[in-house]
Amino acid sequence: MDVLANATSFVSPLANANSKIQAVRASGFVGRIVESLNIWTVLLTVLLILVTYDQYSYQWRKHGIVGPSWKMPFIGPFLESVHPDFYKYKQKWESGDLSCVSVFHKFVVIASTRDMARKVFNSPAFLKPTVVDVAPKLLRPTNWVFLDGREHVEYRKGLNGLFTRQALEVYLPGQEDVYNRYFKNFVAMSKENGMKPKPWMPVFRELMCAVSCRTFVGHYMSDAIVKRIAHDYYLITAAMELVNFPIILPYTKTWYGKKAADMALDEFAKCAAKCKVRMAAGGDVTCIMDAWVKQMMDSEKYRERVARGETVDQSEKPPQLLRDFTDFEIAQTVFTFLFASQDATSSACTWLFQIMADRPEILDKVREENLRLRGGDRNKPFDMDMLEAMVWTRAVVKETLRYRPPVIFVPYVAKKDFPVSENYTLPKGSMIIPAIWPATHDPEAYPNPDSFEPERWITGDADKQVKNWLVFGTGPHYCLGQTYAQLNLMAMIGKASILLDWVHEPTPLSESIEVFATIFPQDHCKLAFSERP
Ligand code: HEM
Repeated sequence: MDVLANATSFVSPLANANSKIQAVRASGFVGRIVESLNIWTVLLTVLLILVTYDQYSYQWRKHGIVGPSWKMPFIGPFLESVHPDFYKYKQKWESGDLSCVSVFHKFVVIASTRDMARKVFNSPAFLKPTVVDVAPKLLRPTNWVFLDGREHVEYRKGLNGLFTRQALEVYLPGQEDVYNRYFKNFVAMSKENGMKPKPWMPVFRELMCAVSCRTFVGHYMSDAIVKRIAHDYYLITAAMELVNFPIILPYTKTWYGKKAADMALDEFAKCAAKCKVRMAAGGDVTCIMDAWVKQMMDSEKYRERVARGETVDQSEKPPQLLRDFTDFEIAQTVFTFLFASQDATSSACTWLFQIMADRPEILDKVREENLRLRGGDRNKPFDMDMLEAMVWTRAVVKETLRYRPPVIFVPYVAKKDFPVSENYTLPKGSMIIPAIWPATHDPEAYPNPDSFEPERWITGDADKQVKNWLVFGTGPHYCLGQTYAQLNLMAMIGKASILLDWVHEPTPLSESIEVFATIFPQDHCKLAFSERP
């Protein structure tokens, strides 16, 4: 009967399936869950899984080192990274040799001790420098600073010739010229302001940009463009947060930063085109761009002679054979010099003027030395021999850089798992940031580290602490401009000491530190300048 019924009645397979589902839905625990499913519960479940994964991944990468016991879901301390607080960083350095945070998807370890920091700087097989997220967009991904290993070493070799003693000497008159102009402006601006001290940090930033541009591209760039780059450079620094939103959205900080960077690149490319024409016509070297283009031209001439079958004496072979670089490639590289120097030198310059104003007895020694080395003629231009003979001025610059190291951290990223210590291995892809401040404030290397004592550089004690001198990094990426930067700061403060008087209006924030890529006094250093009688 049943068989017959089944055979004679038509039952739709779909209907059949539906009724089976109904049957499953209606019965059992799973059925009840499936029945209660809706879009919100699905979303909530996915969210819970992601939060758990985010938390688990943080705990797994952190295991064994100091750091918050849990991570704010997904974003972590993102807001803190947007508004960096020096004193929170300091707490981190003091919390342990290795400590960590996780912002968005980035896991970041901070290496606080001198030896840990040195290990980071000196482990190129495991680590490479990584500038903040937005940097490849500003500098362009093809920029040399993103090269690694052999390629980086080779490229850098081609730039070394631009920073030798002989090369640096050639750039000095340009720097002297900028200081003469700006110091006159300092006096005029203070007079206009009724000699009332006002924050001078923005003016110092412009001064440093002008000195850099003159050193890098000589007279190929007009003063108006230098001012514009100095002004817009704020937007570049402001865009440089540790972690940014991955896409550049219009009217955001990164958008303004990119526009400013594009403008600077464009201007440097125009300079390169002018430089090539001038150098081809036999122009003399007055700036870094000239020196570089001349090396390219000398290399080309050498290659042509060899190709013609001439026997060229080794002494005529350029020290470094360079290929030709396009205007845009030259612009990209010169832009990295500005990028590396602008914030750091502005920070050092601001602290230097503030510290000297607050310690007139030390400034007097700098002044005495600078007058003496000029044979009493304060208008005598500086030269390399004079700068190298400065003992006090050098000590003051060195101590400023130790006491207030402009760059407090340099982010590196792990190319593969990196055994930082016996107990901790940094997982591939994570960031590690060697801290510089603890090394320059180590009481064993520099007794009384929170006191400004240039004498330690005169006795030679501080110079012996080579391992702690991490102000310019160390290892394969150590600062290319370190000699230039220090000589330039010496030339500046030495010249200022004999031409200018300046008063500092201390405020409760003068000794507090603000982090704006590098470090500055929180009140931005309130000064007024007058001409020295
Ligand atoms: C007081 C001023 C300066 C300070 C404190 C400073 C500090 C630093 C530090 C800490 C690094 C990273 C080093 C590392 O990873 O081991 C660096 C790299 C660099 N600096 Fe400086 N710097 C200063 C001025 C300059 C100037 C004036 C220039 C250019 C003319 C310059 C060009 C560079 C370049 C090109 C790099 C990257 C080198 C590479 O990756 O091979 N810096 N600097």
